[in-house]
Amino acid sequence: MIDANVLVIDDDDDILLSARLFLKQHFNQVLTCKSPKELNVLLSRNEVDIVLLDMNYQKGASDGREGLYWLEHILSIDKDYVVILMTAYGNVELAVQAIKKGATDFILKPWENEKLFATLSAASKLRQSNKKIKKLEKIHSSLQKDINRQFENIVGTSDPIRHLQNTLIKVAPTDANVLILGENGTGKQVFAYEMHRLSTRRNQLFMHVDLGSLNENLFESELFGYAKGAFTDAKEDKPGRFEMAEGGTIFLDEIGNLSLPLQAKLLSVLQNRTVTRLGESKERKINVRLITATNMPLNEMVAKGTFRQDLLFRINTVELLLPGLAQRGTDIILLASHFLSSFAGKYHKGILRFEPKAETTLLNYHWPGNVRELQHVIERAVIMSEGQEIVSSDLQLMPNRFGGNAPLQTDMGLEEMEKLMVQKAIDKHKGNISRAAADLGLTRAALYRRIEKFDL
Ligand SMILES: Nc1ncnc2c1ncn2[C@@H]1O[C@H](COP(=O)(O)OP(=O)(O)OP(=O)(O)O)[C@@H](O)[C@H]1O
Repeated sequence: MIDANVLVIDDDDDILLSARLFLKQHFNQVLTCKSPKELNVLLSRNEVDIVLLDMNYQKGASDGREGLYWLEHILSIDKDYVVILMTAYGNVELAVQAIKKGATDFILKPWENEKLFATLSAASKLRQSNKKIKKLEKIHSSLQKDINRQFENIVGTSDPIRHLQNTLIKVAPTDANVLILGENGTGKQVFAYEMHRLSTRRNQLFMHVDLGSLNENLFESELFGYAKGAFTDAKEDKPGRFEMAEGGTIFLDEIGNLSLPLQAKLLSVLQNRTVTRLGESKERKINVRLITATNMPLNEMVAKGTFRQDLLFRINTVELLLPGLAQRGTDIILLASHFLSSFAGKYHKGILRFEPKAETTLLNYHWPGNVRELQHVIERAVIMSEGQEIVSSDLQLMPNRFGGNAPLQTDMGLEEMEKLMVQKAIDKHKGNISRAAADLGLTRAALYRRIEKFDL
């Protein structure tokens, strides 16, 4: 029994009866009707997969025009209906016309039961795969939305960020290859995604590949895919990331970490715009937008011979250089407030703002880990804070002139050194005062006095 519902429309009662008697033996449900005028009601009340439609209804009509009209009508309700037309012998031209208009197949009247069954069972397979594709498309688009939700919008209004955003707007709609340079945590991935979001490929996949995590063996199978049997574990054919990103954007992160042999392989794919799966010889065309990023000095690496100049030229049609967070002025406060509201929500804390001194501390710090470090600092502060405000000591930051984690400097005053040591001990013990005091050889009370004195 085939799991499909068939609707037969013909003005001839005998045909309806014989179709019903035969098809009932093979299909889930068989509906019949004499006039296509009943179509709307029937299709809205029943789950119909296949429509078997006669071409002529009015007395004496034989040109099939009615059939073509109703075919279009059915497909306008849902273009995925599978419609099979019944036509008289010698009317092949009409059948061709119908197929052009979207009919799946046609069958000659009077039919042979075997032929009718073969046509309808092929049609039901088509209908099943259409349904599957529709379902997968829905899953794909909701997964895509979930993936996109993970990305932050770019926060920042400082001159360098505004300038970069203008460049993004100009470059995103083109298919130009873009290289994003910047220290760790400056937001290279955020900018890469924004480029995708502003491009015409926005509804397709944004595929992030961390090249730094792919060793020599994995590189080709991950990026280019493989055929079944290409190596011991290749149990089935698998497309690579380039193929999977078809129509979308591929973001190759940490491109500066690629070895010279892998650089050569990547270059050849970018030049030919084709990939060949491991274990195959067939070349497959790729249509992806390329964005790359690194925190490494590619120009210096070219001079030293550790990065191929021809690969650099291929990837850097447009170059974006992201400034370190310390160069972004009051963006630090904008970003901090943005993270504050998101972590306050996450940890169910009613914290609303930074006290002014905390803002000064944020502005004075040198942010070696850039935006990512700021994000962690604010998360920790939200967890540690007790009131409605984040105070400076919640941030657990050394002001800039102490050089963060730098060793003690000899030009520091005694007081500064003492403050630094107290702060370090508190950091080391993650705010546990008893342990920090023990480490410093102080009583808890003595440590509290110093915390108050230094306003930590
Ligand atoms: N301008 C920004 N606005 C909002 N969030 C940002 C911004 N820049 C960075 N972030 C956030 O900071 C974190 C680090 O950003 P991202 O991963 O894009 O940096 P990266 O330069 O790619 O880092 P790495 O070089 O270590 O891979 C992320 O959580 C990101 O959402």
